[in-house]
Amino acid sequence: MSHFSRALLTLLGTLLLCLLWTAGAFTSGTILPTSDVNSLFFSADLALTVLTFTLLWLCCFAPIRRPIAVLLVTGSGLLFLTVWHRLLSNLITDLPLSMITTWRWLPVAAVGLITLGFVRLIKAYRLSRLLLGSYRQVEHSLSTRDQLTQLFNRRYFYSQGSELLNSHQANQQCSTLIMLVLHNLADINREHGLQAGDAVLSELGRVLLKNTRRNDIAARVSGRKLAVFLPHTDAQQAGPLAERIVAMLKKVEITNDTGERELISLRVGLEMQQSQPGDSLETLEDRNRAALNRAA
Ligand SMILES: Nc1nc2c(ncn2[C@@H]2O[C@H](COP(=O)(O)OP(=O)(O)OP(=O)(O)O)[C@@H](O)[C@H]2O)c(=O)[nH]1
Repeated sequence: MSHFSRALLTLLGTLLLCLLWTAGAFTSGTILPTSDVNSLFFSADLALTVLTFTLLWLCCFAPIRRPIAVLLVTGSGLLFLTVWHRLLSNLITDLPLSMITTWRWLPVAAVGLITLGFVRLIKAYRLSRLLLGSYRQVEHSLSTRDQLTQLFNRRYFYSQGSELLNSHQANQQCSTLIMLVLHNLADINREHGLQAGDAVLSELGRVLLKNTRRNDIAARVSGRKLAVFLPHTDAQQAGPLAERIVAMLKKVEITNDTGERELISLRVGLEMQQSQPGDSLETLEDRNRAALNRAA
């Protein structure tokens, strides 16, 4: 049964119960003359009845999980029936089941169920917000980061890096692009296994992420090439970072395919280029690649 049909059936069932109850009340009770009806109380109870019915209607049709919906619908249904009974007691005396109006536990239980339902609803809402937040984070990471090194991917590097470079060029500020190539990655794969090659790449990523600033863009631009775009930084300022990276990347300890710890020597080439007026990120990268090829 669909959610809509279930909600409609619940509402119709409740209304039928009210109708039977009212018919029973009018046949077995004593109808008060109009002059004895307190119109103020009657109007207040009528407003309450409409309010509780609206609450019941909302709870029935709200797209919420079944256990929470059961709590809210039961609570608001009981509340509605209690208020309906109160409304009838304005018109009829000697109502059947008149103890309902005196049984305080019924509205208390109804309000309790509704409160419990709302508390669970708020918790479920918070949880879903949390899940949605982490889902978005994962989605963002998958679309912008290289999953092996956790560095930004080539697409992000070009879109963000170009934007930053252009805005700094417009303000006559220079930026620097550092490029690294892991010359012996193929040898590492051959001698120690692909898992070792992956571990080395991920260690490289860790070192770059640890040593760069929030606004820098450290990325994996191809299989064995990494880049760090340093906005608003000249080559002289970038020098210490480049030296630090080279020093840290002479040897790395990794776990090989057989699960043993192993110290691996790296052959890392590093070049950097400071942007000149009119440079694009591609021209900066080309100059770096050429320098890396010459040095290899
Ligand atoms: N373990 C491992 N090795 C990789 C990975 N990506 C590339 N390699 C190895 O690195 C070597 C060079 O890979 P390429 O994809 O050609 O790297 P590149 O940066 O494009 O290098 P160039 O072709 O010189 O520009 C190959 O032997 C690959 O097997 C990787 O994700 N993991």
